[in-house]
Amino acid sequence: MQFHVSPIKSVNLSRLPTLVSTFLASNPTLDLLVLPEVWNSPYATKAFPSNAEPIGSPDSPSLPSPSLSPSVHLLRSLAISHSIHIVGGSIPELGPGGEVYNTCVVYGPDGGMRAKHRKVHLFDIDVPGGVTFKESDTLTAGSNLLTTFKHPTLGVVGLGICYDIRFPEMFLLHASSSTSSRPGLDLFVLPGAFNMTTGPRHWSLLQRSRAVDTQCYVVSSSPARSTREIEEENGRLTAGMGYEGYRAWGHSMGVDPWGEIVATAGEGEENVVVDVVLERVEGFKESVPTKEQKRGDLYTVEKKE
Ligand SMILES: O=C(O)CCC(=O)C(=O)O
Repeated sequence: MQFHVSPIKSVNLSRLPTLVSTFLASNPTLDLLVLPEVWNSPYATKAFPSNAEPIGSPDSPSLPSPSLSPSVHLLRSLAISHSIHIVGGSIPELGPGGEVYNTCVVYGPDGGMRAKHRKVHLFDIDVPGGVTFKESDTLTAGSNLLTTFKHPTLGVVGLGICYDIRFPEMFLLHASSSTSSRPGLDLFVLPGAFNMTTGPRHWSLLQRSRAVDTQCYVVSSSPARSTREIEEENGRLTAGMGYEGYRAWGHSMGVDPWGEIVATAGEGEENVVVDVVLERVEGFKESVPTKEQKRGDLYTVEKKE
């Protein structure tokens, strides 16, 4: 899903149920719903701590109270009421020691938390004349590299968040580390919020690259780009709150293992339906068997324990 993110958290929370119902009403057979990166808060380092909420963990059945974690409860209730798996984009997460993470939480239709991925690679870049952003000013990086969840029709799904996509080793490890309890995966889901500097240059290139080098589908979801009217409104609000607005590139998309963009949004509020054909993955892996052809005698990519 691709929608505008308001600087006011309560506005985002109150809008989401209608956005989801409207989308699902016209697409009743969807298997998986994917929200954008930081959909409940402005994408601004100063805004992350004040909008952060505890999330709990997939291993613990109890959730923090709805007053502490309204976004998490909302995601869970939407998954139950629509009987669908939801990759909840990401939200600022308040950790046990007061640290803040950029975290993706996944709910199943029974209300069970299926996975939690904390963004592993923080978005710290400085492009003169372009974008400067330093997530590490207020965020802590996650340390669980390979987060997955099992979906009944899509198989094992690998998770990453935005800047994570620039690190091919993470995706190669994901794609290569199949075991009997964790079969190989065919799909990556990436909430992201690229910007007006790197978006046009790298957003689709990186997704197509990760799709080709892992031989998997890649599906992304971005916030919609602010319109002039929204920028003006946000300008008034952000001035008082002490942070600058961030313009997302948009273009949520799905890429198949051939690297073809199979569906894409533009820049505004627009949802994308991606048809994931798992047979296509197998076909590609058989036709171009690079996984078997890797020269393990010459190189490896290894995950540290
Ligand atoms: O990698 C980029 O250029 C953008 C990354 C980003 O916006 C993010 O990680 O939130």
